[in-house]
Amino acid sequence: MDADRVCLTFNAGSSTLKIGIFDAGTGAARPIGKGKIDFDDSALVLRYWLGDDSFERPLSGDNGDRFAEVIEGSLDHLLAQLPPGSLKLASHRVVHGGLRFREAAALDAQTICDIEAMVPLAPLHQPQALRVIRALQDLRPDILQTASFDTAFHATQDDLVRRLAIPRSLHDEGLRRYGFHGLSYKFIAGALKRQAPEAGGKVVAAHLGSGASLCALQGGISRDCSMGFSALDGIPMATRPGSLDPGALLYLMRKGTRDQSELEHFLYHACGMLGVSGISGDTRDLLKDVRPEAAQAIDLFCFRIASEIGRMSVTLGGLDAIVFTAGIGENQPEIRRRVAAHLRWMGLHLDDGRNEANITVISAPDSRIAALVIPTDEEQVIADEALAILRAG
Ligand SMILES: Nc1ncnc2c1ncn2[C@@H]1O[C@H](COP(=O)(O)OP(=O)(O)O)[C@@H](O)[C@H]1O
Ligand SMILES: CC(=O)OP(=O)(O)O
Ligand SMILES: [Mg+2]
Repeated sequence: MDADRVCLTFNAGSSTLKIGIFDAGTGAARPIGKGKIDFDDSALVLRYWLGDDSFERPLSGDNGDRFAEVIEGSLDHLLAQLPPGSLKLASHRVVHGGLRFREAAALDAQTICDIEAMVPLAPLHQPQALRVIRALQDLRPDILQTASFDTAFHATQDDLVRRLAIPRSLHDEGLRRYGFHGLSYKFIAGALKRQAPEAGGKVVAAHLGSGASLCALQGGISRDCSMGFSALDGIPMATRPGSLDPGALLYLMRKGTRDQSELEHFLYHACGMLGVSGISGDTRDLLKDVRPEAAQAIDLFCFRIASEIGRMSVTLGGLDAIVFTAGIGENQPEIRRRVAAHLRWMGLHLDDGRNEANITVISAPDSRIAALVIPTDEEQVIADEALAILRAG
């Protein structure tokens, strides 16, 4: 490992902390390593590779109050492998930028305070990112830290798309649709331009991971997103319900839901495919399971994705292509097959062999709508945005 300018990226998602290790020596961010802690695993382990070496570091602690210890334990190990003095930049995915952040920002006392103020907007994600930011501030106060926001890519959406049908005063104070997974969609928009410019201008990208959403892209610009005000909206996910009649929440509160934290736990952790199946929120478990509840959870997931693609086609005024990405989108042909089956009437036909092989173009030659699988890379976007800040500063 001979990099002398290293950029580390941190992507605190709902089920994982993903780490990117980049050599920034030439002015562009070149990946030289990658790591991950999976919080769904029973024993926490940091697994990463750097150059030609791979590492496994068992961690003590859990995803709750001791998250900071987990992070410090991981960082100590990781920093010890880097050439002394090489770490120059630490860059973070921050899920909610609210009205304040329309682009990536350098972190200082004020910006960290602004990010902290948005914890209620993304209670599952924002605190995790802040813990990593603080741990790095303690360990390496000398380096530049930056934040890249999930919401920023969606700032191009029309007012009509962003508006909820509620009193104007609440919209003005920030109660509006934002959209999420923007770093992933920014990567997909760039990859589409490079890899498949012929795929056309009206595209729905489906980021299907533990958290899942769809984005309507027109010429690479965000026009709509299935997630709106919070990361609960839109399609069902591993453990979140997606759009839910607000009357259901009133019903639960009348029935005796204890308080806001019980409701929050219910909405973020007990619903989605886990809630419907009563078995698991992981599509890998559900597709193997023969119980009808498992099949129904998958059926509902696929039906709601297809329904939302219909809605996005209205925003776009047509549809040229669908892109599948993230853990499920990239690796689960069966899910893609079932989503596409609902859209056959629109002229979407998959090539079964191509779909099974997880290759880039999975639509059949006679399909009116193209279907593609493009692996996303949020880490690369975070690193690129961080380097742009470093160059500008
Ligand atoms: N190799 C794989 N094969 C099949 N499914 C996968 C694979 N990797 C991830 N998944 C699915 O993707 C989900 C996690 O997606 P991912 O994008 O990594 O999550 P996160 O939302 O934490 O970023 C898992 O719950 C699982 O359903
Ligand atoms: C916004 C969101 O749900 O992110 P993730 O998929 O990483 O949990
Ligand atoms: Mg993710």
